[in-house]
Amino acid sequence: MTTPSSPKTKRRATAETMAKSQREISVSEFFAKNRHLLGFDNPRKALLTTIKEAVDNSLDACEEAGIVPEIWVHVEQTGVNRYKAGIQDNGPGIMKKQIPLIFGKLLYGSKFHRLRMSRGQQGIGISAAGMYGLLTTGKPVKIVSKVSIRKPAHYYELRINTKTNDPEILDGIDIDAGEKGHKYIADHGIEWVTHYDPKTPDAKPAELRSGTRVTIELEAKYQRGRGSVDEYLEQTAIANPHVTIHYLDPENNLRLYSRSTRKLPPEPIEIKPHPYGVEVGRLITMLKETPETTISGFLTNSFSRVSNGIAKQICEGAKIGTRTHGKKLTRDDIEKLYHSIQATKISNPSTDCIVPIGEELLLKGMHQVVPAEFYCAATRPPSVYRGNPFLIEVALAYGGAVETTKITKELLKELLSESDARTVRQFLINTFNGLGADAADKITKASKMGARKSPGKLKPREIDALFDAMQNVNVNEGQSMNVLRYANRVPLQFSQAGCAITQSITSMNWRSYGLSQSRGNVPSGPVTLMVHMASVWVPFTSESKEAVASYPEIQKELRLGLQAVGRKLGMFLRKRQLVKQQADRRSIFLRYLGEVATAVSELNGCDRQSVYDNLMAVAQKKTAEADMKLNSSGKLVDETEDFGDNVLIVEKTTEELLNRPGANGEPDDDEPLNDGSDEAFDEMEDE
Ligand SMILES: Nc1ncnc2c1ncn2[C@@H]1O[C@H](COP(=O)(O)OP(=O)(O)OP(=O)(O)O)[C@@H](O)[C@H]1O
Repeated sequence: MTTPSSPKTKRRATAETMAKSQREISVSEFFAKNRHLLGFDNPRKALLTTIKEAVDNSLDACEEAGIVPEIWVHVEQTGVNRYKAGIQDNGPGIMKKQIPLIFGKLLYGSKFHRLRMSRGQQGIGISAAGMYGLLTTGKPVKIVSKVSIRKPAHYYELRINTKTNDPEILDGIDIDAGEKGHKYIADHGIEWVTHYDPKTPDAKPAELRSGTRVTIELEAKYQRGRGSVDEYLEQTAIANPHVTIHYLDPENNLRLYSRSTRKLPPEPIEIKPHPYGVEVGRLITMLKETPETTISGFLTNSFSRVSNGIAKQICEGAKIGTRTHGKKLTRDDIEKLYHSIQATKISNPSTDCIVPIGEELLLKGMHQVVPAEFYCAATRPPSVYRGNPFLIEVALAYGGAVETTKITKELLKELLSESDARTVRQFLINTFNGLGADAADKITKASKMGARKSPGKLKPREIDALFDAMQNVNVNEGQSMNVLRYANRVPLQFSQAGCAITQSITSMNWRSYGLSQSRGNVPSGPVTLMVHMASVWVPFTSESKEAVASYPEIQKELRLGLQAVGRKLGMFLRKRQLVKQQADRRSIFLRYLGEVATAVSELNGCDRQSVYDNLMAVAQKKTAEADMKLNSSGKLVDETEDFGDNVLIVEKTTEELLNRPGANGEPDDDEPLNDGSDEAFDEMEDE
């Protein structure tokens, strides 16, 4: 063995030799190596990320241009582990000279430098997807873009040069507007939807006025279930009720998510940075770059919420004259200026830079996609973290069918064959949202399947048994809360555990709202919870934008939003429990009434029917709460107490609540007469 001092030790590098290998790393080289940071860690996720980046851009562009968005998503298998994803929108299109930079250069975009809510923020998404496609298949990105119905469309094929982070154009042509152009597109096999689909069979298709289509071929895997493209599009439709998406999946199924409103969300207004969010280093750079000649001018024109009066207070606090030239400040002065800013009372930034979905649309969106009995929503007022305005919205749906009961046997067979889960239990948990481990255990047990059975190797008989169990086993209690997380209307499908939203949910005590929960876990029960964070800058934990970072201000707002819907759920569950208890009592009374009336009339000779009617009247009075009804907005009929605004209740009959036949009427023939509730009976006798 050689020691560092032994003569045989190999000579180590010197500063000179090291200098030879030291050079700049291009951003594209960095991300090509670290593709997992951008959401390309495996082929399944790569397909999702590619589609997500393009669809998010389409939505951003349409909204910015004031166009009601219509998006076409086409996924096609082109080989083993190879897919082609084409995403087209009816947005404003992209200027010809910008196309190569947008799709062939990382960190190039329009959203990074502005403070305004949008889905994209970094300027890296779509070019990274193109780079991943190029690295895994060698195929260039294809783009068609059109800015006006009268102007030619631009067609490009390009690839990114990862050494220099610059675009290389392989092909580029202008395609004439009108019929001539349509013919060219058809003859040359260029993928581009030229006309809107007719909405009615007789309607004439309308020509697409403008828009962009990007087509990327990549190494990928298509698989439905949790974290899939299908899930992303469905969740996008919930949070964006103004979009219509035409989705053609690799199995040629065309799915249409139709908009429920043509009203675009209000346009967010761009704001200047708030002084509280600016750190010393940034202040130094801003002072260097400002065209303003006085500190007062610099403060009022560079920041939001700084009036002349506030600028004067800040300068006084820092002991700097308001007319001092910014460039003359020393480091020490700037430090003082920074501390004075923090110590001065400045009002919160204006919040028209963020646009909530709103309680009404949240309820509408949830109601459309999640069948349930009770819905409520809460939009919190805006708040600020690190000078950035943000707000939290929460919507909750309780009850309704479990996802496992909603699928057909054919779809189950397909899902089983696609799955890469090792066991059927794991397949159930991974595929069906909100199906917890307990529920999966119940289903596998009922289908008499060995715990380690592989989903791909089930015999037809076993698939039948599994399907029957999925339809019939009551898994309501085994379900865990299905959490839908959103940031600026974009669904977050990964890194659940590392996200401030999940952490806030698990750290809350849901037992006080009527749900069961084991410490540190999401609560159990048939609940879907949607949480949306809207901000000018969402603090993601990584560039792949999967989870929100835990700033204390954000955690506080999350907690308040969750408590608001939790309280309403608690009220609903308590009321429902009361109705159920009283209905139970009434059914016991009813079981005895006939017998008692007969016995009494035989004993004292009075009219049996009038004894029966009297007893019935008493039973109904005693159990009046069984008739308590909630109207569709959550208000108790005939009572003043209500749930507040933005609650939606889909009425269930008492019979359904009791979940057995005849519970609210005359006794069932085959039910035992005495099930031992003497207490209730005594009470009625007293009366
Ligand atoms: N379909 C489109 N229509 C119009 N403009 C687009 C479209 N797609 C992209 N752009 C423009 O290209 C820019 C770069 O898009 P890219 O996806 O790379 O980044 P981003 O959306 O700005 O941020 P992020 O990396 O967070 O997604 C956008 O900022 C936008 O200006």
